[in-house]
Amino acid sequence: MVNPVGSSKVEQNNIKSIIGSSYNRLYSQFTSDELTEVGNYKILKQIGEGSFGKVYLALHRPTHRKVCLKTSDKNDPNIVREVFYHRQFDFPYITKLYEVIVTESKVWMALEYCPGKELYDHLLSLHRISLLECGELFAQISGAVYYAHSMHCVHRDLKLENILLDKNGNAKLTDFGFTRECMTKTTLETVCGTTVYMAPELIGRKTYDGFKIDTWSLGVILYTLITGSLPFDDDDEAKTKWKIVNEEPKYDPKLIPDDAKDLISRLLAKNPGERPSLPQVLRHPFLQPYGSVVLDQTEKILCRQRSGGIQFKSKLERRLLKRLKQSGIDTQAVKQSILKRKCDSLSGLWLLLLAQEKKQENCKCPKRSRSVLSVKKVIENATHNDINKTSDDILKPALELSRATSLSKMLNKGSDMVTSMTPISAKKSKDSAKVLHPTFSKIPSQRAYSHSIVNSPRKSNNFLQKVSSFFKSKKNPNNSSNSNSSIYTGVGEDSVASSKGVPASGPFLVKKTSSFQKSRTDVGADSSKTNSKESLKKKVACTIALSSGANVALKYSKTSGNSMEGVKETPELFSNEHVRIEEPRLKRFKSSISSEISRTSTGNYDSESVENSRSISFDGKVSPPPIRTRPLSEISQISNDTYISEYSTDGNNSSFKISDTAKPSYIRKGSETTSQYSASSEKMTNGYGRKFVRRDLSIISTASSASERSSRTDSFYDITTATPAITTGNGSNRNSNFKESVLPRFGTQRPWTGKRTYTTSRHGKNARRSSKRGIFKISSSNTDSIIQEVSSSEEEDHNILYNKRAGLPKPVLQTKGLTENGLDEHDEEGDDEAGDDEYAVHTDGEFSIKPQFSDDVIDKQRGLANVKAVATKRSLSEGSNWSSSYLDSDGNRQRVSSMLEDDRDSTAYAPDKNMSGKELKRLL
Ligand SMILES: Nc1ncnc2c1ncn2[C@@H]1O[C@H](COP(=O)(O)OP(=O)(O)OP(=O)(O)O)[C@@H](O)[C@H]1O
Repeated sequence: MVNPVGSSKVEQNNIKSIIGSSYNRLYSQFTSDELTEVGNYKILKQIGEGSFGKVYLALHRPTHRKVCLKTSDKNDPNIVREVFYHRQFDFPYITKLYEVIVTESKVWMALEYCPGKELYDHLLSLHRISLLECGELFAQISGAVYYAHSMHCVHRDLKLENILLDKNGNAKLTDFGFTRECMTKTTLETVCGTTVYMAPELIGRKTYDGFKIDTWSLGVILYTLITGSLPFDDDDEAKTKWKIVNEEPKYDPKLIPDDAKDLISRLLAKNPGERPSLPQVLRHPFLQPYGSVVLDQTEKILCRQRSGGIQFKSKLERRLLKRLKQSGIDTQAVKQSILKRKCDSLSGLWLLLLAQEKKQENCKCPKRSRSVLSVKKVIENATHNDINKTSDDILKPALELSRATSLSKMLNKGSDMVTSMTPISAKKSKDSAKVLHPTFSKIPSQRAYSHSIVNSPRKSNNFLQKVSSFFKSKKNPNNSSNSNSSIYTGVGEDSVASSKGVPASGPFLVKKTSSFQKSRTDVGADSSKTNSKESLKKKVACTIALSSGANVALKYSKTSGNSMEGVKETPELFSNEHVRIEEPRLKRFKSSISSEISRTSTGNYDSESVENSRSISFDGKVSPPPIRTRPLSEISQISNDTYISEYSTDGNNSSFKISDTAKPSYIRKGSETTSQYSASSEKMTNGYGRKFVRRDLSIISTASSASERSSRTDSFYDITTATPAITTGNGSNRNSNFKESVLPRFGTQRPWTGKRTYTTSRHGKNARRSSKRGIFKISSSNTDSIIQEVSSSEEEDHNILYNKRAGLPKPVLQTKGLTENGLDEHDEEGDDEAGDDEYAVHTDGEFSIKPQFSDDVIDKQRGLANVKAVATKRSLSEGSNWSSSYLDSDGNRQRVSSMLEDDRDSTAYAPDKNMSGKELKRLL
């Protein structure tokens, strides 16, 4: 029987079953707990896990580029700090931050994907790394640290685990969770980092120079890279600390050549003042030739970035802009997004497109590259197929060629764009290592290259068209047929993509890792090599010996300039061949942060002091004081400066007083977040592994640094907010046409506003209680705005609190919150965007429109009849206290303290809805 449209029943059934299965797929996608998409990113698989969230390999759909999606709970006290600083860095040896997506409970960072994983794992797999590779990697790491320092930022958690390797084996510094700026204050107090990498002054709980503690950690890294074990380490953490303060590391001459020893001992000078500057480090003979090259490149990059306007000037960028424009993308918005470091979807799109373009340009290129590749091929074949054929006769000319090529490339690199000095160039110089040292580090590059070709069928030249159509389809949800088909196709494609993508990336990673490790294996590191390999090694070692004999080991002098005269090599270099290989004493260490060791007001000690006090005091004489365990979790129990200030962004130990109330980070909804909510995890090292101490998270977001202040001019608030497509599909986004996962959100002007729901968790109760007590905070501080999202309880309590006055201030967590609270600076400022910025720039401290006092203080404030608005602020300097002012009904500014002294009858105060931004500024 044939139906009216001419289909047979069989065909109809087929169609039905196709629709049915598509429908079911979509349904299961909606209802699945497993996340498959975030913003423009399709999650492929989990590749790691941090303390506060998982790390995924993901695909940026518009460009089909792989990224790393690092997720973090919003109650991770370091996430704001991490994003805040990380987004400022644009450097080849620092992982690039493409985009930040804020969902209900999480922050997602789309980062440059580094398939080489951590340097820690790399070292662990090799036991030890060849000296040349050490030199190269260490030069890159030092370059990254020098760059960050030049941006007035200190990392404070430099360690092997925080250095990743990209597909070319280049080092990429990452994890800026403990970073802070040092422009305003170079002497810091907050103790943070990972014990074995901590400088003695940190261990001794002295105030410290942030730059110098990074330099120390670099010394630990270099020592560990060369020897495979840590310079100061003991099973007992207290002993480790004692060693750091009192002992010199052991320098085994078989492992550590003189120039390396010289550098390490300078880096590990107990007196911070004696540690070298980073340019001195990079010029050190041990790091040549890489050090000087990296130094030059870094300085050029810094110079150009400081002079401003480096973006969108290069040919490639201009071409890309043109093509984007032709594809109908608002290029002005793209530019703004990049220039303001918004880290939104447009930033992500631009940066990834740029990376794509660069890659294609590199691929197009140059005979020179091809010759390098063919050289690699020769080596690879020779190495893998017939080791005996790979004599130095074959190796040497080939490697010399590639080395010359890469070095000249490195040296001739223009610094027009950061990207012009892609790590690849530096990596090519690694070829030189093969001349001098029998590692085969080019092989993985070759593999990676081939892989990218093989696995990139989609990387056609018309990818911009795809991008364009991708966004068009996103932008046109009303086109029902398209929309439907795109949904169905999307689901279908998803499955195809995952069946292609996941396995494609899976084996790639696995294979890559193993080849990577194999290729990087130190000659001396594996005693079970075949005879043929041994003979190869001997031959290459002979070559090295000959060549090293011709080279005079360069002696380091403090005044030495660029030491490019020759490639450092010492006889010890290949003595690795003969040394007994021990298992490295390497353990994975977790970072910690804590404040002063001083006894707290409640007589407790912070967790580190607990650790300290176990056995040995630093002078070895004084026995530790008795320990009382710090009270955990409950907000009400947090009543000492030390404890709270541990999460101060910058060591503002005294920033928060006992009377400071909990911050809105407590006011959060959802079981997912509340589980870690009132008791955050402090990362600590116990010497063996991870030890988490549940800690209070009260001070997540005290934006108090100058760079934060200056960056308030950036639209941090414009960071993409999205929920996964699934959530979106469930209709959770009601407020905007373009919300959530439909990205990019062109011209997003009004970012995220917290959602409110109700929670019955105990944290929710805390939150409610806090709200009732008036701790609701609306801050113009960008950092607050990102994480201090939501409170179900807020709404309830604010209703109670604010209904007494006209208008309920919404918890809008951004500068525009002022507008939403009737503090409409734009009315007066005119320009919407300028208003934001100016407001932020002129903000001299943190402030909120509600003071943050302890419950009893707040109770006292209730019933104050003549309060028009209240503001709380503190200065940006460390150790400053909160102070509050209010405008009385006559518009006079009064100090809240006097108000409290008067102990007048108070009513709950709320910001006057009619109060303008200017008035608030005056108040502050
Ligand atoms: N850009 C990246 N590319 C590839 N893998 C990554 C990347 N970033 C992180 N990872 C992987 O995820 C793991 C956890 O990431 P990361 O250490 O940054 O998280 P974290 O929360 O900062 O952890 P920690 O508690 O150690 O500080 C890393 O060990 C690494 O293997």
